[in-house]
Amino acid sequence: MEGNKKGICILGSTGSIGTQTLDVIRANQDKFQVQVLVAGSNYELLYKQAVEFEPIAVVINSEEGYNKIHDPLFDKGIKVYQGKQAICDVVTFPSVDVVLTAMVGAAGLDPTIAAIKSKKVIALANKETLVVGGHLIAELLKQYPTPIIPVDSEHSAIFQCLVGEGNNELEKVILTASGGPFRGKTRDELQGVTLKQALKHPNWSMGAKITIDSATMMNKGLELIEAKWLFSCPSEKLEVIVHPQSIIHSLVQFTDGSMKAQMGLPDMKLPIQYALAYPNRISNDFPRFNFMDYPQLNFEQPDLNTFKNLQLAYDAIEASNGMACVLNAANEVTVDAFLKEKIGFLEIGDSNEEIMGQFAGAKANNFDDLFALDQEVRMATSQFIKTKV
Ligand SMILES: NC(=O)C1=CN([C@@H]2O[C@H](COP(=O)(O)OP(=O)(O)OC[C@H]3O[C@@H](n4cnc5c(N)ncnc54)[C@H](OP(=O)(O)O)[C@@H]3O)[C@@H](O)[C@H]2O)C=CC1
Ligand SMILES: CC(=O)[C@@H](O)[C@H](O)COP(=O)(O)O
Ligand SMILES: [Mn+2]
Repeated sequence: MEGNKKGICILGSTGSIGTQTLDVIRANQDKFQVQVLVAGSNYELLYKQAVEFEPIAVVINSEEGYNKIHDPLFDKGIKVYQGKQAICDVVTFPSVDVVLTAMVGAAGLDPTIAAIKSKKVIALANKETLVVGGHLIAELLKQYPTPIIPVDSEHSAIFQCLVGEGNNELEKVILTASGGPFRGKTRDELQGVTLKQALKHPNWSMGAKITIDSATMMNKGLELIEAKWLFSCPSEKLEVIVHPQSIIHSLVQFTDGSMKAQMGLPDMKLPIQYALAYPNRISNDFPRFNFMDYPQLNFEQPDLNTFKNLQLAYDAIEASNGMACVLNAANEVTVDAFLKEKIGFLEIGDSNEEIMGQFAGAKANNFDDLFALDQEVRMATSQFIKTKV
């Protein structure tokens, strides 16, 4: 947008990342101006956000939400739209400079494609976008070059470690994992774990889907695939190390053996602010890390047998170009079923494995194939789950 302020569109403004993004913007109103807010169904919060931040438009996915907020916001001069196509349209508004993608799941892919085609800077929180369509997004970016600034804490850490390194070759990219609430547990011990236990992440307060992904370590699997595409990093250079304190957010190692890490307290506002302000840094009053509060930082190997989703992600990276889409779609359905208490915790990974087997060799050479594959896998996974309950 004109002037010194960056115009921001937030996809998923009512969620964990979305609300923290608005916290960052609230504290930096001389630098950022909200142009567009997009939400799924939480119309009450979206309404409040719109009244406070005065965007030019909001989009809500649900029809009920649209009917509730259209007239009162229209009266305040704020346009209100509904539905998937509207989300893809608003990201292209000329006054939008940065699109922060914080919708959950593969639903974030389509608007991100529209934003890339419109050459917007992408502040990427929605990791599923690159998991599902990384190979096609990489091609799209050749045609429509635009910066993708990671928001995911590990990828923000890696990105920050790479600033100033030019073409210096990487030997390894090391993603840290908290290990989640069930770190160190055996498969037997995981048999009867509850939804409440799985939703209790040791270090981060996040949306329900990613919190379950952290508990199954699918989150780290998705992040491996995300890292592959963000940093053009082959799978043999990608490693995961369990670091229960989530203080070191990730590391890189160069071919001279030197390692760089980015560290700090677990607080998503920092990577969000970094992505919005990039290439600048903004001073803030976020709580600071104190070494004396953490006299020990620990590291462990991940247990790929118990947390099989992480192994499945490694497998998907090596398989055909549709397999990451298969894994993601299956996982979205199984996690949703677990959140609705229709299946047990271990059935998430077991079902994902079964579905990957059913779709062995799946390919997606263009976006139409990809969306069709995504739908097909969702149906197959729902069917499979029905046979189990
Ligand atoms: N939370 C975190 O700390 C981190 C999150 N991420 C990633 O960021 C993304 C968002 O995570 P998080 O904020 O935790 O998730 P939440 O569940 O808290 O929020 C999801 C947001 O997406 C919106 N939404 C969902 N479906 C649709 C749809 N079809 N159309 C429009 N909006 C939709 C929701 O709207 P509504 O609530 O109104 O229905 C909500 O605003 C995920 O991809 C996650 O993996 C990455 C790193 C850290
Ligand atoms: C905050 C963030 O980036 C999450 O993706 C976090 O990393 C989840 O923690 P796990 O390491 O437990 O997956
Ligand atoms: Mn992360």
